[in-house]
Amino acid sequence: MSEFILETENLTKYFAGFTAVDGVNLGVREGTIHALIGPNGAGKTTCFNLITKFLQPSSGTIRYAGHDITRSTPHHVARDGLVRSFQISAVFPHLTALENVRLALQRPTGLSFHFWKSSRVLERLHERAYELLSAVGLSEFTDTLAVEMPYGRKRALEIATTLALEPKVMLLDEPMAGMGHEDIARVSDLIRQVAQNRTVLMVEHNLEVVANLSDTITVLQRGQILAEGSYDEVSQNPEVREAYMGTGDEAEA
Ligand SMILES: Nc1ncnc2c1ncn2[C@@H]1O[C@H](COP(=O)(O)OP(=O)(O)OP(=O)(O)O)[C@@H](O)[C@H]1O
Repeated sequence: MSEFILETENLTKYFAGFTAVDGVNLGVREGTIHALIGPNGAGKTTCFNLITKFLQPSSGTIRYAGHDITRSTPHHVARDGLVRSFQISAVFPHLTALENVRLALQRPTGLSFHFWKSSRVLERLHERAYELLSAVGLSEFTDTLAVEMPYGRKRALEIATTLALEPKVMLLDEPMAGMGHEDIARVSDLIRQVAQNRTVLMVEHNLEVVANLSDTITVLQRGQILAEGSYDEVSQNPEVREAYMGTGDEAEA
């Protein structure tokens, strides 16, 4: 058994003659928060899309929990616990926070509609939805329509709907995008909390967030891994400083 819950070997993706991801060997350890960073166009999103099966690799392999998932579908890998956080648009704006979470809870079972008519099951579903809302600090927003929630709270709701699928590995695509300081602090706490009993892999541009949250950071550049390690290690790496963070003191940018 590998020491990694998720790993890629020589992962490669060509787009019409252009190599967006080029022989990437990524290893994500169970129970860690792992960040994928790099300049614009480095291949982070493509890597993410390959791992979550939204794109098929041109070559290479992806293994999750000891299984080769290179040819799996997003649905299959999600069912097995490798779950990508929904984009914010996938939260239904005109449903309440509670309804959004309940809907997410109903999704993975594949059980018939009639099953949900059983009052005992509905009660249990309700209970779990409340638990999840409370876990992400949204108890007071239970009956608020998603469209009326502040941006940072919407992202928390998105995380709650992802947690409903009981991920073992949660993939977050720029969780802090578009957020102000207060929301960043709140969502950072939330990520740390949800990572206590699962693995998190995230693409994130905000280096302060990456420094605060990540156990391991992989730096991509032009589709290849440039460096990997703790924040201290990668931020000291001269190649990283030159290629990504700038050479001088602006490394904290
Ligand atoms: N569907 C596609 N067709 C052609 N080229 C693509 C496609 N998707 C991505 N690319 C190219 O692959 C390269 C890597 O893009 P990708 O979006 O993975 O980078 P990124 O590191 O996520 O960048 P950013 O930080 O800007 O989101 C870019 O040059 C991009 O233009």
